[in-house]
Amino acid sequence: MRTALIQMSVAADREENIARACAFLREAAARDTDVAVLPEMFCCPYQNHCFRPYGEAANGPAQAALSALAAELGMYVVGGSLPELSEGRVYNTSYVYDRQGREIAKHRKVHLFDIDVAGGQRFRESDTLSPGDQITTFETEFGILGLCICFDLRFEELSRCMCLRGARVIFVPAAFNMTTGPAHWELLFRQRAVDNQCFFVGVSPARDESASYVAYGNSLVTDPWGTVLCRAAGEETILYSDLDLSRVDAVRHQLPILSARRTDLYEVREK
Ligand SMILES: NC(=O)CC(=O)C(=O)O
Repeated sequence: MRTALIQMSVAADREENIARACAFLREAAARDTDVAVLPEMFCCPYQNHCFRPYGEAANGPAQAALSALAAELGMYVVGGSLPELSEGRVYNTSYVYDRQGREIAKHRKVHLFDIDVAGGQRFRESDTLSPGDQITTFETEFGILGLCICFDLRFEELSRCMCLRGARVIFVPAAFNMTTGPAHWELLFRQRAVDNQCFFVGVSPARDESASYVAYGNSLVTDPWGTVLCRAAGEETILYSDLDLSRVDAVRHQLPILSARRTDLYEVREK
């Protein structure tokens, strides 16, 4: 499964961002990509005061553009995330389109990013955003795949639930920052991959030192052994990674963690 990680710059102009994402998607399709992944808030600066004005309702312009392009290019598109407007609320939402342009998954960020690190990053998504209440997986010809957004990655139960549903690859549009990124980004992706013995694909916006929220970049893929298969730096780029999904079965067979769980003693289960 060829995956393209589109680590794009996010500008102040929403239409420019959508056009930029589309140009990158075309570039990825020209390299025979099966699944192209955009970053968290790919068409909106990551700032609380931007989320509502940059937001769109169901079938809004960014969603329409991604769906049309997925159909035209015959490629799955994991549409990063964008501010979704629904019933007066704003959600941080990721849409997935199949090769026919059909919306096959929609994930609203479940864990809102509210942190206040002494001398470092402060952010309160809950000032403007509402949380989702669903765990998101979807079916493809590659099997079941999972989806969560950025801060969701920190909550191991969520990844485990997707894994127990059968997800072999978990996509994570994300925007860590210059406080938490160097400390936790790679660690978390490797840890989730080793724990669940599946692939994790993290895609960030490119770093913009002049932005009020500076994204870490470092988009990456970790495999079921915890190896980092590819990793960007801060710049705008596309990374390509061919995921050999048979590695999931091989690692689970050789190191039987999931099957050796003592579910008579403890359990992670969906509500
Ligand atoms: N931006 C996020 O949602 C999460 C993040 O930056 C972190 O967990 O660190």
